Amino acid sequence: MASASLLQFSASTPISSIKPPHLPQFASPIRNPNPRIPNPSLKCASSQTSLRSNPSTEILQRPSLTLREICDGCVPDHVIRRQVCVGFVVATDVQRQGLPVMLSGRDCVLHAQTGSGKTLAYLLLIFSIINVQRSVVQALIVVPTRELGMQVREILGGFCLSCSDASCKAFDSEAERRVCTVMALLDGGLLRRHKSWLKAEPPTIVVATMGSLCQMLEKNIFKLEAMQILVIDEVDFLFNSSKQAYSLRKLLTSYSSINSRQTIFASASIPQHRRFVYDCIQQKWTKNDVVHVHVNPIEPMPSLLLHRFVVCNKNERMQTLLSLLQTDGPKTGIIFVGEQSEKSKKAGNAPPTTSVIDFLKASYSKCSEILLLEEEMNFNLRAASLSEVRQGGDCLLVATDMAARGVDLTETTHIYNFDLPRTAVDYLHRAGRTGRKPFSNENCTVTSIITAEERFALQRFENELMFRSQELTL
Ligand SMILES: Nc1ncnc2c1ncn2[C@@H]1O[C@H](COP(=O)(O)OP(=O)(O)OP(=O)(O)O)[C@@H](O)[C@H]1O
Repeated sequence: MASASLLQFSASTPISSIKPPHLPQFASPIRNPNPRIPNPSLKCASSQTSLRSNPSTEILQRPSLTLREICDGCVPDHVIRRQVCVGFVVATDVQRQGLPVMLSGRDCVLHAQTGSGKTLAYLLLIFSIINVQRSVVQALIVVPTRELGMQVREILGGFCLSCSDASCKAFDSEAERRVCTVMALLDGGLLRRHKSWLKAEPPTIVVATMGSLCQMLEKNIFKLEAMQILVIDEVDFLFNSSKQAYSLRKLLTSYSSINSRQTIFASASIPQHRRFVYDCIQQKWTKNDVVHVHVNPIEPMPSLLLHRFVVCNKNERMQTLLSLLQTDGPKTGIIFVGEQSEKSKKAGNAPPTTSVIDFLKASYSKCSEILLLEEEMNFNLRAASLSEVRQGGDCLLVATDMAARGVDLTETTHIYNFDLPRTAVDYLHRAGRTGRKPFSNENCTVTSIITAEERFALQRFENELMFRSQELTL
């Protein structure tokens, strides 16, 4: 246990004070985990502030450290230029703390607030490793839902797009534009097509959900041998789901036999994280020198969120929601509704989400689009709802907890808990669907509609997640 707890460092720990082996090995040569195969996509650009040319750890404490300063010499230059083009210049805290560790080749548990930029951190790492000229799967990202998988694939697509700005020089040549090929191996997709693709010309990166991935692994169509990096996103969620945990353990065990491997686990919530890191080492899912990058350990909730609650009777909740919406007038908001119980399903009742949508459509006229996102919908309808929200404009999304993990709708300013979530972790992830602009000061609100009896449960969440909520009287 001792070794695991020692591996943790946090934002409150000055990085310069961390003693080896916690200190990332900045002086190592350009990251190419398989030295036998040269990685031609790595261009070692020189920069005065490059970490390789200046391994001083002082630089890491500068809050305005840029992605270029961290990644220079490790990540292909055109990938960084593309990030600069879309406006990602300064690194977020998790990128500042996590990237040097990951780029040094260490396994990592990336543990940071919702909306803090964990995805970009692990994607930049992937680009530092893959060799686009080899047609084998080199990186695998496992996600819990199809929606999150589509989102990650879209971000990866953005790495390969050119900017509409004519003066943008993100890509020097068409060859650079072909950064990589990405396959989304997601539940609800056409597995037969993926099978032929994997056999004929394997992609460089695969983004997968557990179900589809297992089918490919069992049929021996997807092979782990050439893989260099495995990312498990929303790791606590996957381990919590009895359906997915067994397959995930199997995958991690198979992958552990590969020599030149790197493993990254990411989430905003890793309950009992020391135990988790310890287990990772014991099970050989990570190497012994895995680093737990824990950003904001004393403040798991993004600080710019304003938490409020309204107390009412159960049968007044619809009306209370309506009053809240009329007062707030949110441009984009998400209303989280509890899942329908088996008993209610058997009794033939309409799902609570449908009741809320029907009520709002009949009584709330300020919003042009009221959309639904829940597990029971077919995949196309789910994708359509998300893409409508992404297009912008006034929009309310009525959703179950399936929308609470990883989904990045940057314009969302208001979250309403029509039903209180079951656990503090669920509260954290629901709340985290707002406040998703890392350098913005925009205030976002999370409002829970509760009965007097539920006040105790909300207080428990407040204590666990270290936030306070204000009571609203309407
Ligand atoms: N360096 C950066 N500068 C500006 N914006 C950034 C930067 N890095 C990431 N972002 C943006 O921040 C938002 C949140 O990032 P991301 O989805 O990676 O968060 P996350 O930590 O994975 O959150 P969650 O735990 O909820 O999944 C995204 O819209 C992303 O584009």
